[in-house]
Amino acid sequence: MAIQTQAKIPVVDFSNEDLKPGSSSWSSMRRDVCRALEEYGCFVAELGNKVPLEIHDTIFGAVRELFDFPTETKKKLSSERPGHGYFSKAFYERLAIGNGNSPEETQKLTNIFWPNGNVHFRESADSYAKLMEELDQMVMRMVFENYGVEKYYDSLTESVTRTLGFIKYKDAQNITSACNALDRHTDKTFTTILHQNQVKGLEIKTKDGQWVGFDYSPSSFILLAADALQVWSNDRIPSCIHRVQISENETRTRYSFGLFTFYDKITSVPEELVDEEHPLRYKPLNIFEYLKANVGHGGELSIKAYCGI
Ligand SMILES: O=C(O)CCC(=O)C(=O)O
Ligand SMILES: [Fe+2]
Repeated sequence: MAIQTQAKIPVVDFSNEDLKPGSSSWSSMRRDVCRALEEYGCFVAELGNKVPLEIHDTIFGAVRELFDFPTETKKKLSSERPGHGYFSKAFYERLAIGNGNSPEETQKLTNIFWPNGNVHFRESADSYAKLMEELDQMVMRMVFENYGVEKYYDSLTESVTRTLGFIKYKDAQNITSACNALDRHTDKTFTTILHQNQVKGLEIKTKDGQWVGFDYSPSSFILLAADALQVWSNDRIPSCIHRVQISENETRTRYSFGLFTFYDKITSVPEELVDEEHPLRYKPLNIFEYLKANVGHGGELSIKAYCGI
């Protein structure tokens, strides 16, 4: 009988300060990143000293304070855009702002909660948004180079918008058995980068159907390929299926935050990525129309059903 071994999400070390396109370490990382994305739709990026422990502690302290405000205050963060603003579900609460990598927007968010300012929150949110943005840019450059279409990289990065989102999972004391705090889904973005406090819960579904977790460090991030990247890559990179399961034995509260990247223009498969082995699998995608269409389907409309050929 074949023994199924537990799959492990690949970890890629991004701590090297001198990582530059064209260097030999860049090419070997590009290989590791693209292999991981093709196989798992995700990987863990270890940033090492690029993330000082103090800023990790500062942001999670401030995020805790943020969610401790009364619901009326949190509701002041409203937004027309699906998935933005504040909302509360059975097992989690979420706050998200568009253009979250812009210091003006984090300043506006800070002012809603702390009219006299909160430099810890604002500065640490800005530092994280910048770190995650740089990581996303490096990874996308690697992906575009890997498929020989780096000439399209600049026009992609010029037309992205990034949402900064914070999540608090409801206290585990109120949970009687291990629960699906966030149901299985794929993200309706191009890529998502997430960072958590030390409380486990995020699980990834592998191609052979196993659900796997992974170890976090204060300087690790997980990068997930999402629906628009699956379309762009013509199915070479699968959109990562993931969920959050909180154990009934967990006594700590789980917080996470992330940078959610959307390509503003129409995503279509580059002609170089269509060949006999990979016939065209998607019609051009407007991600914002897809988001709107999903609202009517309770978030269950898959990218294949929406624009697959
Ligand atoms: O909290 C997490 O680790 C996952 C969050 C997530 O999947 C999402 O916001 O789409
Ligand atoms: Fe997600």
